[in-house]
Amino acid sequence: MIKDISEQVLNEWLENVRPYAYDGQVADYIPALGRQNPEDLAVALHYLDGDTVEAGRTEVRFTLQSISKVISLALALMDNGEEYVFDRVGMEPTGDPFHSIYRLEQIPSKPLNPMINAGALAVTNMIHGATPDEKVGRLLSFVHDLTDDHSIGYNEEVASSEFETAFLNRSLLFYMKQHQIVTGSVEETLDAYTKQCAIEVNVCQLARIGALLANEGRDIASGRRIIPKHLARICKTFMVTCGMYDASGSFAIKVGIPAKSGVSGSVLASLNDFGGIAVYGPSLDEKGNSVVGLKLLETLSNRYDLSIF
Ligand SMILES: NC(=O)CC[C@H](N)C(=O)O
Repeated sequence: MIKDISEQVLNEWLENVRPYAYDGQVADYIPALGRQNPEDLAVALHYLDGDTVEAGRTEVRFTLQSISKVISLALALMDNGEEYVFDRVGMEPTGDPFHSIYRLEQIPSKPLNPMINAGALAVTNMIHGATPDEKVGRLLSFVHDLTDDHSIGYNEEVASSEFETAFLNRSLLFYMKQHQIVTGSVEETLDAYTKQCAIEVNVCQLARIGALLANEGRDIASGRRIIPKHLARICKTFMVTCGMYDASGSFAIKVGIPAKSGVSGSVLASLNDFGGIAVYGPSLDEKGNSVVGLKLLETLSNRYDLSIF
């Protein structure tokens, strides 16, 4: 296992990529996200033996946004089984933006994968729970298990800011309701989804989730199984093929680490035989990926030959 990345080296790399923080733009289509500070940069590593290394503003909390799609997928698979989930959501990557509605017009009208918004909304719809709050409560206790941290909650301001402005996501849900991919109330599913996306963590908690996925679904400290091994593998495979939206191909070539990004500017990466890596840098490129996150992961991967390919 590669373990010679010191805090000093990590700090240097973070400073080296800092200028990129001004290359992109903070997401503002969710108004509350527009208030993030592009200078808040942080990175954390969580090795398989439990050791951690961190640099930057690691105390800053951010919302998971699309990273939550990996977590909701794992829970929906545990709730319903693979057959049920993949009857309704596909397994193929798409070259379209994450919020695209275009493919839903094709027959069969089924979202191509669980990492685009349409697929993720369908996945949230499948999570067991009679009400949105019950679904979100179950998701939160799952996140508590994944991080061994019961203080984690969701940011109400970000959740309601997205709920009030999520017209595209509402449209995706109405399309899927017409085609019986989702059931029940569109507003209730959107309520659960926006709260799921607003779950708030810091890079250290996120890196621990990456390490758990690398550890085949077992908590690093206790060895407790939280996600069945074959489901952890499915999650990591989707991270490779679809995790960075329509930049997943170039990311696989340049970095080659299973990773999932979110429009808050965070990236969760998980590498078997290494552990978890989390980066936060709110400035995004045109595809919605953290500019600093991409640069830092590229540096790490090249310097330590981390690509899985
Ligand atoms: N790419 C993302 O992080 C998107 C998540 C966001 N909550 C949305 O649905 O638009």
